[in-house]
Amino acid sequence: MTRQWLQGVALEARQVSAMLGAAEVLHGIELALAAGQWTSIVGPNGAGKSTLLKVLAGLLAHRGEVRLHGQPLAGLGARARARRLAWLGQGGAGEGSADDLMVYDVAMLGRLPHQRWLAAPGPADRAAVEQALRSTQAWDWRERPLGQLSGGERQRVLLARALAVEAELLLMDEPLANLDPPHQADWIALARAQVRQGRTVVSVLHELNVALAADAMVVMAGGRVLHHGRCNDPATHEALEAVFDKRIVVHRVAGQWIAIPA
Ligand SMILES: Nc1ncnc2c1ncn2[C@@H]1O[C@H](COP(=O)(O)OP(=O)(O)OP(=O)(O)O)[C@@H](O)[C@H]1O
Repeated sequence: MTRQWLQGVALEARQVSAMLGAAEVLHGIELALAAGQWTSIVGPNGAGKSTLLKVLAGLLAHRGEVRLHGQPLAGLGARARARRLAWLGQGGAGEGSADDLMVYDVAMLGRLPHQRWLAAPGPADRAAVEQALRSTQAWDWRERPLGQLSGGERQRVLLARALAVEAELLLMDEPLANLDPPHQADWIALARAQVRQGRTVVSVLHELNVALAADAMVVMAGGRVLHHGRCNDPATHEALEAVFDKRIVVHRVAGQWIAIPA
């Protein structure tokens, strides 16, 4: 499903299906995500967005194939994959065991794929962690335990951990969870900055106005991709309105596409 506007493909799903428990929740997904762009994945609750993102990150068993720049993802070693694909999970789920760790050390976990076994972090690791923590305004908490932070503060630390990987691809599941409006705006600027540096950003988002600020949008429902197009394409707006039962309408306001209640 390579499209004309795709300059290069970073991640590709070929006939991907996935089971959760006894249920098939992704059905024959065919998708090619543009390299060096920001793609948002949207759709109603239960559409399969998080499941698709996990499959694309190589975190969930599936049928079919995922390719990273044309190479089968399954053929990459775990470390190589972790260096190339940074992951920010939903609401920091599964991060409970990190609660006692200092914020600085949590962000340093993002450098593990770059470090030799049991080796101390080097100057490049420390520089990447400082830059990442500063970019999410989390540097001032570096000596605080993660467990003592608010939901939004914690999210910014986990975002810094993902940025510290300095991976070519950033996959983020609801990265705006718990972020206040200024930090949501900062997140958009961050995503854009990553793209300017040549990286690829893929984010599952419920905030449609933020999702519409991306370069491209994947609209999902019922475990299938219903539409994949540019965020400024009227066909994308139609698909978005349709998947939410025409309860929203997309308008151009002050130079931006926004979704408002119909
Ligand atoms: N363990 C499980 N067993 C069976 N079905 C599951 C299991 N976990 C999730 N599901 C189902 O899989 C489907 C896809 O879930 P997924 O979390 O990918 O959706 P989503 O689009 O990310 O939803 P949301 O917007 O609510 O986060 C849902 O219908 C969900 O009920």
